[in-house]
Amino acid sequence: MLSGEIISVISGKGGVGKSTVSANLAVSLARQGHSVALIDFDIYGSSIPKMMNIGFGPKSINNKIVPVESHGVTIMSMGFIVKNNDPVVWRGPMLGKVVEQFINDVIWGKLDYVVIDMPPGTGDVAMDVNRLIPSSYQILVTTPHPTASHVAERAGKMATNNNHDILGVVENMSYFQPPEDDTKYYIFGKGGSEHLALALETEVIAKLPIIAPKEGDFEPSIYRKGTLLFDKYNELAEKVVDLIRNKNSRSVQKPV
Ligand SMILES: Nc1ncnc2c1ncn2[C@@H]1O[C@H](COP(=O)(O)OP(=O)(O)OP(=O)(O)O)[C@@H](O)[C@H]1O
Repeated sequence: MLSGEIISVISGKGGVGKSTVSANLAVSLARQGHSVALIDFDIYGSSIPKMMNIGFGPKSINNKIVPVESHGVTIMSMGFIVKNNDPVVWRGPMLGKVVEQFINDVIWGKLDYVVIDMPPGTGDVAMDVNRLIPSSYQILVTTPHPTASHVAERAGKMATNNNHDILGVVENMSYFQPPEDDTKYYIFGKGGSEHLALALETEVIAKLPIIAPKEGDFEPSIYRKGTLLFDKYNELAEKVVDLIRNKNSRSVQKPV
């Protein structure tokens, strides 16, 4: 059974960096001493095993699943079920069974945080997974491009309709800054995440730059100490912990 605070990472569309944010947030939380699980429900483009450098699936003991561990995080991924990148047509009951199995049949141990990489968008699968996870804190990932943030607004609204509480917006691929100069280049435009945060009555909790992959920066996708994104994810993890703590203390104080 899952314990701890559930943080689901959602996006309006694919390719904005949702899985990268999920993986790096989970690793940063673990580096800060928390016990963390990462669950990858992105059935369309499960990339967590590759990002976390996992070459094997989970084992089972007495009909229970032992999750895989990497970078100090315990992991279950749709990629462990869908082998060789095969296309799969997921139907509600089948998906429900897998979600239930990941939640109930895995030996998770005691957890502080569970980061969930959700399927992108507002289609049937995203809706089903949202429904199957009773409640969570949600982080919305977008690029600054107005189209991406407009589509993300729909995903955010779907989340709040389903008893999920939005923690904030992460603007990924915010700008590019060449190492040798201080100028920031806003390649995908500006203002998309602020617009989105306003529409969803939340805040922008991180702006992450575009970093061209170069040898040594990625492991293959987890940012190493000494890189700008390592620091940015560290700050994001601290902010997430604070926001959840504040929200929890406010809900305890709520009059009945
Ligand atoms: N800040 C960044 N700078 C440079 N490249 C990035 C950044 N964030 C993500 N990427 C790259 O962009 C690509 C898409 O990222 P990712 O797979 O995390 O997106 P996604 O939203 O989860 O997509 P999907 O839902 O389709 O799986 C990957 O190749 C990833 O390495």
